[in-house]
Amino acid sequence: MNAPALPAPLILNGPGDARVEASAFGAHLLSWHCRGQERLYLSPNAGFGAGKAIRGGVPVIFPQFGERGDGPRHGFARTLTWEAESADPADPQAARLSFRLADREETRRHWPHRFEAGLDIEPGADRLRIALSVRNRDRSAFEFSAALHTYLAVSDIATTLVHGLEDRPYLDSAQAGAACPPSDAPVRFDGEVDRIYADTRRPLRITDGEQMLRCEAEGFADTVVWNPGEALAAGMADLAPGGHRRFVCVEAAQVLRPVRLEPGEAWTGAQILILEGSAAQYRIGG
Ligand SMILES: O=P(O)(O)OC[C@H]1O[C@H](O)[C@H](O)[C@@H](O)[C@@H]1O
Repeated sequence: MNAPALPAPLILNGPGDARVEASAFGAHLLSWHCRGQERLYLSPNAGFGAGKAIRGGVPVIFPQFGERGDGPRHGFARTLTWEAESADPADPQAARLSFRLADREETRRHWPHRFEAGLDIEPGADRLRIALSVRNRDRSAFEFSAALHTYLAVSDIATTLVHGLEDRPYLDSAQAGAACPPSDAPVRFDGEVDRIYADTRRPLRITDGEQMLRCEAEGFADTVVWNPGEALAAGMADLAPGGHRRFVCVEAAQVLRPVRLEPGEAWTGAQILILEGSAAQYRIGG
């Protein structure tokens, strides 16, 4: 039996040549075109079947990260269809795509709480803001983890560096969560990299040849950096051969200390991606 068809993606033009494309399935940002180029990686082999997370773009991770919980891996939000809210097409400066997800039988089966989540995608002339909000609609407090699992497009993972985490210790998920001291160098990728950095409230910079992207977060305390490397990628059916070379995941995350919301309270976490000039100034130490 074929999987049911997914809703058609929504497309929104922002200022300048900015353009985003998102699916209500998972409130999943599929494409961010800005300043002449696609800035996100979407696997050509991504499965678009119901129940299967899309490989690439920006998966929304909620209410659990990875296997840290009893529910579906990385939470149910990325494999449920959200409700799309209409945007004002007349004002490109206020361009926004919005999605809403409220608890329903499928969510309560995994996570017995009443909530309302929202995802807002705002493309600017040289930037993109993605904001996830969660409100407690229940009569008791609940806790959750969340992340924006952004797949940034890079021309070659071998020359990609993530700057700004040099002095931070991290948990190495590629080594069963081993606690590691600061690496004193930008993160480079010559095999599997899967790290959780705690309390990274500062701008990060991702350099890829001459391109440089600044990555900021609001509300999210942690950063996850992931690339599967060649060996793991070879076993991933939804990545094309060599596909791992074309992206780096830099995830705004709240993993190590879950968010606790009392009844009626709300939380918002955002990732802001900003295109910057030349990468040359960040070569030192790289
Ligand atoms: O394959 P997925 O369920 O989408 O997970 C993809 C990756 O997500 C995060 O970055 C985790 O830290 C990785 O351990 C995981 O492999």
